[in-house]
Amino acid sequence: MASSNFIDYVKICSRSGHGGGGSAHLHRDKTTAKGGPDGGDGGRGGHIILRGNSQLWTLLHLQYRKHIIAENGHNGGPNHSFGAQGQDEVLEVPLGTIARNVETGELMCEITEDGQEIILTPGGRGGLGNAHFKSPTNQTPRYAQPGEPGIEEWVVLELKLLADVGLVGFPNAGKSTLLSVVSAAKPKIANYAFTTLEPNLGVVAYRDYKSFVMADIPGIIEGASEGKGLGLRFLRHIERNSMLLFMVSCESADIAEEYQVLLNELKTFNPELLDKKRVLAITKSDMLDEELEQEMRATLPEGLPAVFISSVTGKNITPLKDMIWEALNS
Ligand SMILES: Nc1nc2c(ncn2[C@@H]2O[C@H](COP(=O)(O)OP(=O)(O)OP(=O)(O)O)[C@@H](O)[C@H]2O)c(=O)[nH]1
Repeated sequence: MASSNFIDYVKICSRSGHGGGGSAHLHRDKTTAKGGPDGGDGGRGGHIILRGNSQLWTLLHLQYRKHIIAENGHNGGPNHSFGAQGQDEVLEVPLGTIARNVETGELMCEITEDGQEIILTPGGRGGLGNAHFKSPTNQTPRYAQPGEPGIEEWVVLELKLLADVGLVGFPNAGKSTLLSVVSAAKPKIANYAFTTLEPNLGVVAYRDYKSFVMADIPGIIEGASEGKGLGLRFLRHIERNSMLLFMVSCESADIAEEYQVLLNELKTFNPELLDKKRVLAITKSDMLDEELEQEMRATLPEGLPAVFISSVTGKNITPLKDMIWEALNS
């Protein structure tokens, strides 16, 4: 996947269908010269619908579809026949897509689940046929409602940072370096409204053309959950990641302790983050000899898969990807 394949922002003109007009027909047949009203209702205009698709990672497929237009509803007809509904236009979007009205800046909706459908721009209602307007004083109404017009609006679709794997570690743990080593693409991230620094996102190619998205969330510092430093803002981003890769440098005086501090930060911010699968990578292990590594191994926190890696020499990078893949798919 090339970096140009990552599109996280598109502006579209979303136009729903007009409702079909109701019919003002009066019943006529061989035996009835002047029958009652039998005009059917018009059909609803097509909606523009967003549908979540967990297999999509970008908005690329919408980049050249500036105008999204749903079909108009059909008019009602004689003999109470209803006009057909205009066909809805469904746009498949990645999870984490938010839609904003360009003019007002208003947040219209957010797609968070696979298969979730939200009407972005509703189609116009169909008009009622004259059959509805029959009354004791007017047995043969000759009017029917027109269909409601559709809506045309400019909408921005934006992909919030979203990743399979969130990197969690103190500054200098080696997060950016790992990302640059494992990722096939280094997409440019748009400036999100809620951040000033750009989190780094990479698409990691895995065996058999599979891939996952890894996000380097700029360094969490101790006390981040209390609002110190920039940490808090970035913690928000990892709420969505489906697993967390903890990264602690082998230079750390106490790996288990450092891991615990990171864990506490996450917990204070949002305890649900602890429900995510975790893997621990001890970084820069090219600086260790075999003996030292053995010693450290005995001090690692229990209960989570851990691996000594080096982004510089490539040591254990493939086993790390395997562990991540397993955590994502178990
Ligand atoms: N020896 C060695 N050095 C590494 C390795 N990975 C990263 N480094 C060095 O560690 C330093 C920090 O690495 P970064 O990747 O920038 O760390 P980071 O976690 O992204 O840091 P922030 O962006 O500040 O959060 C750099 O000087 C890297 O060259 C490694 O595998 N081995």
